Amino acid sequence: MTDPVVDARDVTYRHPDGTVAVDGASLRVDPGTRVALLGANGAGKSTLLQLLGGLHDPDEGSVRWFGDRDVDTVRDRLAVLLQDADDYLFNPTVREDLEYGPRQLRLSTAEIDDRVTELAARFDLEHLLDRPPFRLSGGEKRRAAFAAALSTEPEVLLLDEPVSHLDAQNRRRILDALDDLAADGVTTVVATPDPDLVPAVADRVCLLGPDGRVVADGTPREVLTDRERLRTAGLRPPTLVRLFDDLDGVDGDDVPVSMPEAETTLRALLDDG
Ligand SMILES: Nc1ncnc2c1ncn2[C@@H]1O[C@H](COP(=O)(O)OP(=O)(O)OP(=O)(O)O)[C@@H](O)[C@H]1O
Repeated sequence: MTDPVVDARDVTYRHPDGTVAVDGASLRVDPGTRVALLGANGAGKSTLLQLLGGLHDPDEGSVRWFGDRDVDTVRDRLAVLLQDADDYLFNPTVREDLEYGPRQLRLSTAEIDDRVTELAARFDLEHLLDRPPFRLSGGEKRRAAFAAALSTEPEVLLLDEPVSHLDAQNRRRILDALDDLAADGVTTVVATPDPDLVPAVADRVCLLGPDGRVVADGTPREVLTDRERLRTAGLRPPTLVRLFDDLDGVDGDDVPVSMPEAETTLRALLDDG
């Protein structure tokens, strides 16, 4: 059996004021998989993501990386992108923010230049490279922070709500980047409160209940069609599931959870009609 890239066992975390944000959560992430942490606001997704990224130590339980390693020995193989893009843009220019990670890895100037050029093209940042990050719009900052997170070519990418508040084009750009990363074998963990996003970013979903516990762990289909469990987690099923639940002719177990599945189901319905 291959080693998990992250293995969290019975992890509990209390914030300094005593709030229990994660309560006895276990989650094993295998290499090359795409995992969603789904939960309502306040369920503990960000805190669990930070535990998986080694940014907090658990109060109880353990988190280990790449087999049985300590996070300090693997930090340059992980990248964590939390919600506030400003946390990742702290240099005088966007270019220097993109150069920062590769410089820490002591890459050559030519390699650093190549990475910056490639990332700037991929995230439409060419015209922004010499600007100070504080002069960017919110969406531009998010693109720059995402590019900075990829600049070290991490094996595992942990992302907190990577497409929230983005317009359709920026959202597409980030989702395409996630698809490319998956094709390259990069492991991704995406925290989101949005069940509609899950099929686009994950093959496996870990559902957090309102009290910081993992209440379901399965495929998008298993978790997103479990209407009762989603309800107790404070969420509604995805739009597609609700829409097809209301349509005659589609069995409850066969409702589509993704756009490609919806297309197939609709074609079948139209053919039958
Ligand atoms: N710094 C903090 N101090 C005390 N409690 C905190 C702190 N940060 C978060 N919490 C609490 O921990 C719990 C989990 O918060 P967390 O941010 O992990 O949830 P989340 O699922 O990411 O929420 P959201 O979807 O709103 O971002 C919540 O009850 C929250 O109020």
